[in-house]
Amino acid sequence: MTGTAQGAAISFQGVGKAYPKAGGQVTALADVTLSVPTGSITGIIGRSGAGKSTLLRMVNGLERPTEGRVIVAGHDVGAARGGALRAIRRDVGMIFQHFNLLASRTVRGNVALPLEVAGTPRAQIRARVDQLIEQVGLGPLADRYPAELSGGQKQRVGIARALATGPKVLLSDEATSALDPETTQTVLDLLAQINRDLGLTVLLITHEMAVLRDIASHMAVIEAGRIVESGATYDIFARPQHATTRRFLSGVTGATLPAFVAARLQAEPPGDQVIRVTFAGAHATDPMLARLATDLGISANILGGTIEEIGTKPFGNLLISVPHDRGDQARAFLETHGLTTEVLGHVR
Ligand SMILES: Nc1ncnc2c1ncn2[C@@H]1O[C@H](COP(=O)(O)OP(=O)(O)OP(=O)(O)O)[C@@H](O)[C@H]1O
Repeated sequence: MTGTAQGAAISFQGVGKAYPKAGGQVTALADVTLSVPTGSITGIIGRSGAGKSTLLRMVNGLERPTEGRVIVAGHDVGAARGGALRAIRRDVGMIFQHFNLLASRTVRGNVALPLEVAGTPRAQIRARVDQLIEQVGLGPLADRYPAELSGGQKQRVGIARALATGPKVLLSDEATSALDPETTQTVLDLLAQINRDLGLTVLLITHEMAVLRDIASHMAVIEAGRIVESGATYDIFARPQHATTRRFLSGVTGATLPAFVAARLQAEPPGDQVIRVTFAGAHATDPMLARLATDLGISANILGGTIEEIGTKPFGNLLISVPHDRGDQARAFLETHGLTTEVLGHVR
């Protein structure tokens, strides 16, 4: 993801947003330049208050930028009014953390709503709604009310409703945050399938790195209203550049220190330096650790490690310790050979 808009379904160009508040203003976004590639699943991760919702809501014109432009499918959303804005909104579906279903309407009635608003003829609505309900796997539940559905089923209704007008872009506002891990997985699988089958661009916001690992091809990290890192998810997992990204990653990429090591970890020497080595490719570290010993005479202790997949590509973390006076040399050697390293502390 870059600042260029070519091949982009959504392009944020120097976007800023200030909200008025008593005696001044709150800067929610500053100088955001980001392209969401057409057909991608792109995730924005950030802590509470970082500006994720504000960014997402600009894509369908629920918020307008106070600086810069947001271009969706070639249209400047911030400048659009009336019919032009309604046309853009038909191209942009949205799903929500708390589903936002109408309690008084059945599954069928909820999914039909955007089509009714768009003035679609009744006969067409019926056929389209049934097809959408099948598509999200809710066929037998079409006449149930939201109160009679599980969280995962409610989110499927939300997805069917969001797809009703045949959008080009689907926005997801923490759509799995209220769901248990197993249900989260089934909803993420459904989003990935829709992305594949319909070629729909998905832009999602989350505070969970696992969501990005599981379905996002591209991602951006937002902090205090600014994008601090963006690119292909695999590249960022393999070589995170920003401290905030590393913090998010440490929770999800396994490779936690064994308790007996963690309990003894100190910020400063003496003791062995504990290093996290991140690598792409299942066996990338094998020869490197051997060569640390043969080329530099440094023997590393292995403290823990994991290998997992992002997309279809393996990605791993290894926790090692080396004598602290050789730590810098060991890390320089590993970095020179394309691995990413991070000092976690020292242990006696
Ligand atoms: N309507 C508003 N009026 C004033 N300030 C707002 C408004 N909406 C958001 N803000 C402020 O803008 C900043 C960014 O908020 P935003 O909701 O975009 O963050 P977020 O990353 O989505 O947070 P969360 O994950 O908690 O939803 C925050 O400081 C917030 O208090």
